[in-house]
Amino acid sequence: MDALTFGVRPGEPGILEDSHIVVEGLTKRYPAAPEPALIDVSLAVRRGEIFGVIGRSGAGKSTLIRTLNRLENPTTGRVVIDGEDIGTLDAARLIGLRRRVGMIFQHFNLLSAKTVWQNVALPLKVAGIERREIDRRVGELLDMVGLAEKRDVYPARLSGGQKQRVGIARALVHRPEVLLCDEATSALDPESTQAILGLLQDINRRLGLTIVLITHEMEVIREICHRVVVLESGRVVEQGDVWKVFGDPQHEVTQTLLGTVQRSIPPELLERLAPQPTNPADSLLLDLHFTGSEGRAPDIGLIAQALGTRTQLLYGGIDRIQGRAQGHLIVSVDAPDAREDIVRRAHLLADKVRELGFVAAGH
Ligand SMILES: Nc1ncnc2c1ncn2[C@@H]1O[C@H](COP(=O)(O)OP(=O)(O)OP(=O)(O)O)[C@@H](O)[C@H]1O
Repeated sequence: MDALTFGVRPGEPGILEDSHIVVEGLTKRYPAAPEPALIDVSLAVRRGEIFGVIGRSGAGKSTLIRTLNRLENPTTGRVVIDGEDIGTLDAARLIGLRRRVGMIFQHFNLLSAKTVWQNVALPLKVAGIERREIDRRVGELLDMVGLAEKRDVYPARLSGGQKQRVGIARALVHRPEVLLCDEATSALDPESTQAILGLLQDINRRLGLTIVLITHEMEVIREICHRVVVLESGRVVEQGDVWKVFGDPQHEVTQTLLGTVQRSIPPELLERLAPQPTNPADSLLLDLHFTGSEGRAPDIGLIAQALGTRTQLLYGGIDRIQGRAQGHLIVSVDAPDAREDIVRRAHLLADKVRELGFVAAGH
């Protein structure tokens, strides 16, 4: 893979200057596995950003995130955090690294025989921090995650969302600079997911924490990530700002993960689509795609003005991601004899235009 494609240009000032984590040419082979889990992966995570990793099951997401705190060691390549190659750390400095890089898990990994307070305090106790300082830090963190009142409760009596809050508090006890999140909301209901995402965003902003998260939930990426990388069979296939990747996914895997517009067209309409008009009164269906790149707004008034007053909106799926409007509008337009002219005008309104076909009038 060409590292330049993915914004990692070793030695070039600027790109790497604000990089917090740099992954260079990482390959990981598990002894028993026929195929490598990661193949020549290069990427850079900027300081203070929320960086998402997506990919199909088995793509290598967990392996990648686990190399960032050396829960896994790469076969070749390296991980550099804050300018330090973490592969060179001895045992003592590895402990330091694990304190600078906190981690939360899908199934929370709490100790069931310990209370909320004890779970959060444990890493500090192990580190030999004095009692008064432990009390202060744990108190502060439980306040921050909204669990002060649950300090003496055991995990079994907490909801999933509350357990993850404990996980987050525990991951922050050593005041890390990086937080790794391994499917942190996958076991949660939608309401708790929203609350945890809000908390992660709050931590990212307030503490300036760099967050790397893996998820199979595209909504999570859309809601809180700044940039995203897409893995497939251990390789990086796409990477960039979330609004760009989600607005105009280039790779087939990304398109599949995000769902294509074809799936958004009502199936009964899809069944009646014909490649050519069968009747002069048939309507042309256009997919107007707003990628967010030109800052164009999907203005229905303008669209009707430009394409004709008999324009009908059949499907609207517009989102705002990182402040940019993007998504698809599917419209039907009369007068297919003026097809080329209509398509030319549509190109002035949307970033991409696709002719889907024709449907009989009165659809
Ligand atoms: N300890 C291991 N030993 C052997 N093979 C492994 C090990 N861990 C992962 N693998 C293999 O490496 C590949 C990548 O796995 P990984 O768990 O990193 O993918 P993933 O994208 O996180 O998948 P999922 O979304 O299903 O968790 C898979 O083929 C997996 O079977």
